[in-house]
Amino acid sequence: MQGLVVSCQAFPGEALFGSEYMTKMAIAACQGGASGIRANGPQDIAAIKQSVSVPVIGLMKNDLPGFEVRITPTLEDALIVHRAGADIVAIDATSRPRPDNRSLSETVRKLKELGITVMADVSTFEEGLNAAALGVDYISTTLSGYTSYSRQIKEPDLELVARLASAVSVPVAAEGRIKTPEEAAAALRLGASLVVVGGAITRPQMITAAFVSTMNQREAVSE
Ligand SMILES: CC(=O)N[C@H](C=O)[C@@H](O)[C@H](O)[C@H](O)COP(=O)(O)O
Repeated sequence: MQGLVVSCQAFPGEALFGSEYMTKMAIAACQGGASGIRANGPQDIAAIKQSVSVPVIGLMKNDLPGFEVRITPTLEDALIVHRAGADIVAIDATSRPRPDNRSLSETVRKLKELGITVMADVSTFEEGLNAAALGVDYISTTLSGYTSYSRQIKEPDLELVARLASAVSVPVAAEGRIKTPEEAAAALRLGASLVVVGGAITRPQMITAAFVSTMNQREAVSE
C-alpha cells in the first residue's frame, strides 16, 4: 500500500461516533482517492470493509487502568482486529508494559506466526529500529508526541519520518498531526511510503475549531 490513508475514527461524545458515519467517511475518502483507511474497533472495521475496496488498517483503542499503551495493547485485541477483517493490524510498538504481560517481541512473533500483517506504531527512532528488527511489515510514526519521552512538537514529526525511512527497509508511514496536503507531500519527499491523515479530514469539529481560532487571532490583531 502506498499514498494517502485516511484515518476514520470517532469516539463516544463526538457527533460522528458510530459505524454508519465512519463508513460514510471512508467511502468519501475513497471517492477522493485514498489508497487505504485506518479504523478503530471491530464494528467500524467490519462495516468499512464491507463498503470499500482499499486495504483497511485496523486497531483497537483499549484504555486499561494502570497502563499507558492503548493502541491494540494486547495480543487478544490484535486478534479481534484481525478477525473483524483488517488487512493490516496496527499495534503499539513501544516497550511499555502491556496489559497481558506479553512483550512486544512475543506479540509480534505470535501475529507473524499467524500470517498477520503488522503495522508498528512507534514514538521514537529507536522504537522504529526495534520494530523493524522484530519483523513487522510497516512502521508508523503515530505515537511521536504521545509518549512522555518522545519529541513534543505541534507539527508532524517529519524528522522521525526521514530518519526511519533512511534506516529501515520496511515501508514507513508518516502519521500524526498532518494538517495540510503540503505536509503530506513533504512526508513523501522525505521517504514515507504512506501518509496517514485523520483529524484534518475526518474530524469536522477539529477543522471548525482551527478556523475559529485563526479567525479570532486575526480579529484580535486588527482591533
Ligand atoms: C496518538 C493516537 O492515538 N493516534 C490515533 C491512532 O490511530 C488516532 O487518534 C489519530 O487520529 C491518527 O493517528 C491520525 O492522526 P491525526 O488525527 O493527528 O491525523
